Amino acid sequence: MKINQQFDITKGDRALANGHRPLCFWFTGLSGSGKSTIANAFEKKLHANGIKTYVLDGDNLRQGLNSSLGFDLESRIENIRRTAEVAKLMVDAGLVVLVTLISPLKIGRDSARALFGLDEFVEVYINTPLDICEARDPKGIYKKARQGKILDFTGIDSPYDVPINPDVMLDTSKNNLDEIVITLLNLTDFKLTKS
Ligand SMILES: Nc1ncnc2c1ncn2[C@@H]1O[C@H](COP(=O)(O)OS(=O)(=O)O)[C@@H](OP(=O)(O)O)[C@H]1O
Ligand SMILES: Nc1ncnc2c1ncn2[C@@H]1O[C@H](COP(=O)(O)OP(=O)(O)O)[C@@H](O)[C@H]1O
Repeated sequence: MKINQQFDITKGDRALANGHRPLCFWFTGLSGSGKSTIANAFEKKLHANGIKTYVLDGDNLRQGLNSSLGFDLESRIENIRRTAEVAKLMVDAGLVVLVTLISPLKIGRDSARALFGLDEFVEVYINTPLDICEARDPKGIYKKARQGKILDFTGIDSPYDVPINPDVMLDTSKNNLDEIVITLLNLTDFKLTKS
């Protein structure tokens, strides 16, 4: 039997205390596409505007909560499921959460979205082309993947389902970081709406 224990302080109460509504920005894109760089710059801007934030980053989560998971598709689905559940808790706690996971599979991203209210989830597709990501190779991992030293690498020998209908699409080979942050800021009204 599943029991849903109720508590008196609600998500709405926490939003009122914070002075802004909570939501989840879900960044998806290839390794090196710019997810972490953009989330970092965006979070700084939000923080400066008094918005309570947290970043859930794939590399970081894989050092703790998700340290038992690899990069086969089943593990990636589980990685996304756990991260989405944590993001949901953080939204419930009143935060603006920025998730930066490759999240290559549509089914994983759709399952994540399904955990949130309609106005609580923004899918941000960083559609920087593979050749640009590979040329950047900030961690030297594309080189290792091409050498066969890393297997199941997204875009090389593991799939990436291109988002069909993301809420916003950004290409870091066409727009600079400042422009991208402004686009993201203008996307959402963080003000509380009367209920
Ligand atoms: N095989 C393989 N494929 C893709 N990425 C790999 C792989 N092995 C290690 N890495 C590093 O792991 C980071 C991606 O982890 P994620 O948790 O975001 O991946 S996923 O959402 O579960 O697909 C990714 O970080 P980003 O470059 O920030 O995307 C890499 O640093
Ligand atoms: N307009 C841009 N926006 C974001 N990153 C950019 C941009 N132009 C160049 N870059 C570079 O692209 C790389 C993106 O790496 P990173 O943010 O770690 O990507 P990801 O988190 O998707 O793996 C960084 O080296 C960053 O400096």
